[in-house]
Amino acid sequence: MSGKREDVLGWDEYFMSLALLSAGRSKDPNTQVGACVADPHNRIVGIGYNGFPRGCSDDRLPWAREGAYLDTKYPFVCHAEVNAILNAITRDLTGCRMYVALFPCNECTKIIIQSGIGEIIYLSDKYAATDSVRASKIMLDSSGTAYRQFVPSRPSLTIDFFTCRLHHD
Ligand SMILES: O=c1[nH]c(=O)n([C@H]2C[C@H](O)[C@@H](COP(=O)(O)O)O2)cc1CO
Ligand SMILES: [Zn+2]
Repeated sequence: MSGKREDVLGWDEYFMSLALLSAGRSKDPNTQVGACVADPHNRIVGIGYNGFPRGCSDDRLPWAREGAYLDTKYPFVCHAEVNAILNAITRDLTGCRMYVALFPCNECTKIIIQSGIGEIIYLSDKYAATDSVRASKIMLDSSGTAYRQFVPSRPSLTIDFFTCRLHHD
C-alpha cells in the first residue's frame, strides 16, 4: 500500500481530453475538431484544432456549410489533424499516436500516414458513410496504420476552475 492516488486519468483518456479541450478553440459553428499527437514515451508532441490559416481573419472568411463553394468554409479551413502535425515539435512522427475527435478525412489521412504516425484513436465516426472516410480506411488498411475508437471509461470530466480540480462522474 503506497497510498498513491489510483483514480488517475488513463493515457488514452488524457490525450483524448486534450484533443477535445483544443477543439474548444475552434470557431466552426457546426463541427469542432481537436487533435493531439503523443509520442511513444507519452509526451505531447503536437496539438491543434480546425480553423482558418494563420493571418486569415475568422471574421472575413465564411463558416457556412452550403452555397457556392467559395461562400463555404470548405476551401479555407485547415483540419485539426493537419494543424496538430504542423504544430508538432518534430517532423518525424514515426511511432506516434494521433488522438482525434472525428475520424480523419482522406486528405488528412494521407498526411497522417506520411508523417509516420502509426495509430489513430478517434471518438466520433459521424461521416463513416462518406467516400472520404471510406478512402481513409482503404489507405489505413493498406499501409498497416492502426485505428481504433476511444471507449470512455466514464461519461464526463469537468474542469472546475473554482476548486482548481478536475471532477468526474
Ligand atoms: O477529420 C476532420 N478534421 C477536421 O478538422 N474537420 C473540420 C473541417 C470543418 O471545419 C469541420 C467539418 O464541418 P462539417 O461537419 O460542418 O462539414 O471539421 C473535418 C474532418 C472530417 O471531415
Ligand atoms: Zn481532414
